[in-house]
Formats: sequence, C-alpha cells, structure tokens
Amino acid sequence: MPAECEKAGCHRMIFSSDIGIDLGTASVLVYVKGKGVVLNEPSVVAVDKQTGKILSVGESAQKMLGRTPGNIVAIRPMREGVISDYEMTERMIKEFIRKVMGFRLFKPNVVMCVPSIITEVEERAVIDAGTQAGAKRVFLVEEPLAAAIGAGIDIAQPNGNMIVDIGGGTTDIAVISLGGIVESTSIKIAGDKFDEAIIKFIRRKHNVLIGERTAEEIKMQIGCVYPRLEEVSMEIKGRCLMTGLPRTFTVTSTEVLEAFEEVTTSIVEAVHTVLERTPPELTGDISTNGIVMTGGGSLIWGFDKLIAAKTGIPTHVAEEAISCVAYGTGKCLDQLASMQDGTMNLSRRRQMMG
Ligand SMILES: Nc1ncnc2c1ncn2[C@@H]1O[C@H](COP(=O)(O)OP(=O)(O)OP(=O)(O)O)[C@@H](O)[C@H]1O
Repeated sequence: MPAECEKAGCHRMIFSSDIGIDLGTASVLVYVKGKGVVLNEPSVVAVDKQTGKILSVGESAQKMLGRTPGNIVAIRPMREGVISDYEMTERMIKEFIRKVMGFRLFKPNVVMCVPSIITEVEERAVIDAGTQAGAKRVFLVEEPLAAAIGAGIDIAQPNGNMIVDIGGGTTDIAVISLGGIVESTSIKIAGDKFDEAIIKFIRRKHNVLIGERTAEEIKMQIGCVYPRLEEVSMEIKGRCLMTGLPRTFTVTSTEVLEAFEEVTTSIVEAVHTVLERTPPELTGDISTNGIVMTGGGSLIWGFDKLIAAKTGIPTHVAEEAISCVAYGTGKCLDQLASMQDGTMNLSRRRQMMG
C-alpha cells in the first residue's frame, strides 16, 4: 500500500515493501512482497581483519572461502541453523536488505524463519539481528511451517501432513495439522554433515585432503543416498597426505553412498521418531498425503526413494525445494497485511518492535 511520507513538507508517496527472509546456514533468500524471491546468496561474509571492514557478502564472499590472504577472513556467520557470529549476521542481513530495497524512508516489516526447536536466546538473537539490520518489526515463523506453506500445502485443514526440510545446518521434521505443528524435531544433521562425511571418507580411503567446496560439488554431482541404477563417477583434485603434492583421482557414486551411510541413517531415524510420536489419525492422513521433502539437502539423489523405502509412505521432493521456505515467509507477509490486532495466525509467534 502506498503511504504518504511523514517528513514535514514532504508529500511524495512511498511504497513500503515488506519482506520475508529465509536466513539459512548455507544461503539467504529474500522474498519481496509483490515481486517474489529476488535474492538467493550464500551466507558468507568476507572481512578485513585489521580494519573490521566488510569486503563482500554472499556470492563474491563465498568464492573467497579457503582462498583468503592473511588479513582477510571469509566467515559463515550461521552454523547449524542458528546465529554463531551475531555481528556478522546483522551486517550480512543489512547488506542483503540494502541490495533488494535500495534507499527507503520506511523500514520494512520482516518475516524470518527459525528451526522448530531453538532456545529463547537463539530466537532473540534472530529478532535483534533483524531489527538492528533495519527491520521495523521482525516476525518469526518455524521453518517447517514456512516450508509447508511454500510447498503449496493447505496447512489450515484438519489433515495431517509431514514435512522433512533438509537444509545446510539443520533437518526439521514436522507433522502439521490445523495450521500448527503437532509433532516435530530438529536435528543438527543436514547438508554440511554430508560434505564433512565426504571429506573424512576421501581422507581415510584415498589419503587425500579435499576442501569443503569440492566436497559439496561431489555431493551435488554424483552423491546419492539410495543405490543408483548406474554408477557415476567424477575426477577430483586434492592434496596427497603422503607426499603433500596435488593429486587427481576418481570418486564413484557407490563410494559416496558408503560415505553418507551414517548421516543418512540419523535423518531416517529422526523421521521414524516423529512418526512414532504422531497420533494415529494423523499417521493415516500422512500415509494418504505422502511425505513432502524441502530444502537443498533433499536434492541429494534418491532421498525421496530412501524415505519411501524406509517408511512405506509415498514421498516426493517439492518443486523449487530450496525456495519453499522463502515462499512460505512471503505468504506469511500476506497475513501481516490482514492483521487487526498485531498478532499472526501461526502456531507459535513472536513479534518485536524495532
Ligand atoms: N542440487 C543439490 N544436490 C545436493 N545438495 C544440494 C543441492 N543444492 C543445494 N544442496 C545443499 O543444500 C544445502 C543448503 O540447503 P538450504 O539452502 O535449503 O539450507 P539453509 O536454509 O541455508 O540451511 P538451514 O535451513 O539448515 O539453516 C547445502 O548443504 C547444499 O550443499
């Protein structure tokens, strides 16, 4: 809605755009009302250690990870779904808000998502980082709820749906009915742990050290959590631990499947735990509706097949799995517009004045 500028003597009309932010361990997505998802960048900040000056944020900062000279550090300020470096997170959000909104007289309302199980202190840190970064008010929504909304599930119905959202730092599993979370868990095992598993496996089996980015590439290109019909392989480069020299060698999808086993088992066990705690009526609904997977981690080859095989419940990966949470925060913005009494119609909500 256009609003008149409140500055004395100014009668320009200002358009205030509220925004939704998926503040993730691996990436930040920003949804602007009326425009959709307008930013999707890695959660990385590059800083000059001597001056404290931010050199770059997002895509360009990620290119520096592991490649910086002594005076520059490239930091991932979010770890395992929560803020690990408060100041850097705040500055990163500020930069992303500036990027999508440019100069504005009015501060935007911001809907941000958080894992379904976090402490009050961690929640408070997200709200503070958002307000310090320039939000008028920050509203929090649990990630699996936002993911379900973004995946197109009508969460308001008295009908059980299960969401498995595998991000970079956390996997959130939730059963949703009547607009709220009935059962859920959040484990700190997700995309990053798959990368670590590849690094460890290659060091043990091939005596070669590879970096995080190479591990992520392997995961995306040939990784799998369920046996592929045909084995695929890729040539990679690393540093031989015996000679200290560069070495090129081949890794196969069967090897990666083996490397992933422990991480995959933890996620499947968490899904089982939530299903076991779910009331029988809702379990019946879930077996009819199927399990919906979201988040970048769900794109590892065969995840839907694996969950379906281990639970006996049809499972599918949502379209635009990585953007579901951001779309969900966007749809929550519409609820903000229809708010009469300053509260959001979400199962658990917090709001703070900036
Ligand atoms: N095509 C793909 N195949 C496999 N993994 C992928 C793919 N695309 C992204 N990922 C992985 O998904 C993870 C990031 O997912 P996403 O952006 O949903 O997480 P996030 O929201 O940043 O994290 P969190 O919700 O845990 O805070 C990363 O580990 C990334 O490597």
